[in-house]
Amino acid sequence: MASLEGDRWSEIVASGRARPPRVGVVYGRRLVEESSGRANMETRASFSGLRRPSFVPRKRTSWNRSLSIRGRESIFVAPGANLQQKPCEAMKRPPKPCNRKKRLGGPPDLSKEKAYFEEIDAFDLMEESPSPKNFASWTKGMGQNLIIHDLPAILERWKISTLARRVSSEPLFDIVETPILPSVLSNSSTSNNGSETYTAGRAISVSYTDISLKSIAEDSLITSFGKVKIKEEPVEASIPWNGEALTAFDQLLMVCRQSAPVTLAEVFSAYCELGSIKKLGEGTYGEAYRAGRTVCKVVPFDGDLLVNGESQKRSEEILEEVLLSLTLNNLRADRGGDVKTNSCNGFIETKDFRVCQGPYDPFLISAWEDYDAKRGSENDHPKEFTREQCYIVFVLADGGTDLESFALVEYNEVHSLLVQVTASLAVAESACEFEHRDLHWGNILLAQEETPDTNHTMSFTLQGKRMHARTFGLNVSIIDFTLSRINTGTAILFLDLSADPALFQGKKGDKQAETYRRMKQITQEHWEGSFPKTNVVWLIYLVDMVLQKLKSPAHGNKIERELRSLKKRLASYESAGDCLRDPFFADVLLIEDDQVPSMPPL
Ligand SMILES: Nc1ncnc2c1ncn2[C@@H]1O[C@H](COP(=O)(O)OP(=O)(O)OP(=O)(O)O)[C@@H](O)[C@H]1O
Repeated sequence: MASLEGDRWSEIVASGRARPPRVGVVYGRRLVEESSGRANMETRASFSGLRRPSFVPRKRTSWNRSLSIRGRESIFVAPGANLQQKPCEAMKRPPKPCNRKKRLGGPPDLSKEKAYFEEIDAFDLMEESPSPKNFASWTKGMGQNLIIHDLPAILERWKISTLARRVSSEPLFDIVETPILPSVLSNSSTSNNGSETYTAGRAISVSYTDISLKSIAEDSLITSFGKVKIKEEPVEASIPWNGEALTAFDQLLMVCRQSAPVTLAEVFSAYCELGSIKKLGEGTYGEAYRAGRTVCKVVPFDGDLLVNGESQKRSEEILEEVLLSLTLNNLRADRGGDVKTNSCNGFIETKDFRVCQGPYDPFLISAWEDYDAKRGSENDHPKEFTREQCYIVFVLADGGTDLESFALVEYNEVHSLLVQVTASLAVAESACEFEHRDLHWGNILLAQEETPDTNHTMSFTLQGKRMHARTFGLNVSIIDFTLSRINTGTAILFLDLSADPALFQGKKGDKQAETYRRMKQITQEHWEGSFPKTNVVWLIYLVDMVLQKLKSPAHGNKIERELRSLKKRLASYESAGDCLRDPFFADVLLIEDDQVPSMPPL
């Protein structure tokens, strides 16, 4: 690998390939007063976590709110297909329910799987988790520990339960042929000819045949890869639910290694003194609090109370968000012992999840009110929550400040931001067909290292190639996967954005609104499909936002020109992976094998 010491970069700079750093004015964060004017709809909407235009004067109005209510969707997948085949070439929309054929036969026999998971869970509980009665004392020490979730087992359990539930409630269900992705499922990896074709990974002794859900009508099969695999003969519909499979709520508890919900105070006290909690930000559904070195995002679910004017998410949706976060976690270089084909640390690390129940804790209420007084919250006061209310707490790494509020100081930081976001998307795209689909500037967090070192890099592996991106001391994390699409290897998780036309009705000319519309054009509303170009349009949006932030003569026309020409070139790329090969990134990227500071040409 080429040395990353200062002299190496100096060489690059001296060779004229790198632009000398320019220092411009510091763009200050928006003042509190600017955002607190409740009458100013636009300002309010953009400052406090909602990054979407607001059309309703009184309350936070998120374009994705109703989408989440309608629920994240999933299509199950089977191992063995070709990962690299261009998706969606022959893709059809999922057949309407009325076209589906009826099932024959009895209810699914899940006894084998139940026994299997009982065994796993008994082992997990024995090995990793003391009795929930001692939860508080147990969690005290958890703050610094890395909790490894058995993602393949969790996904398998979820698949079985979800299929079983669907069998009981729907005339038919869909299974999609697609690959198990070895770089995502850490214990797997068979790839022939380098990166082209993947086959099934970790052997869990469960298959479609095993679970007796082998009855898919030919015309009900859909695939994002244009490959349809016919599975057995149709079976009879309307079999009553026999209670064999776990509910989403039970599965959530299992993922959290809990036998029952705990209180919010119990979770927070594992990470900090309760009096030190500070609210950091808010979204349509979540309130983010700093707890020691972590950030805890609290999302109420399953309750009847409207929160911020909206229905609460259901367990099923929360469970799928958890699965999505775990899949992205698995991209982290430090997860699983194996060398990964694709890895990066650019997505926020989800350290843990906890299911809670009860009224909002007084310490959280106090932190919430503090934030409201200083910055003006758009969300409902949490005092309304009753003792029955459930919450999921996402325990996250602290990613820093969102891009909208962050003061970009110099051109190096712009370079660093763009290369890190592009690289992370390229890795996730390659590993699990990930598309963020909502990468507005509230969902990109930046943290400045305390002692910034110009030689610091962010390392990642893309299709087996180890690379390093210069960070200039700025660490970038991508958050909020509510609208994201991912192939976990077991299922494709996506949100049917066509269910919310309002998302595409934002103000003409507004960059964010235009980006949703661009996605709609790209996908032709086949939201289940893989369209890496959606990542490209968010990168173009990001360049626009950076240009907006840099709007000052002090930054000079040259930088603006470079960014504008980057933007033009980006428009011709099909994926974040393509974008990463743009010459704009050559100065800040190093590939280990090639010993040269640039990517191979397109
Ligand atoms: N890990 C983190 N580190 C630092 N701040 C965070 C973190 N996670 C969330 N935040 C803050 O909380 C805000 C809301 O978080 P997030 O966007 O995840 O919530 P949400 O309810 O999913 O939002 P949305 O309305 O977009 O669905 C962010 O804009 C950010 O300011």
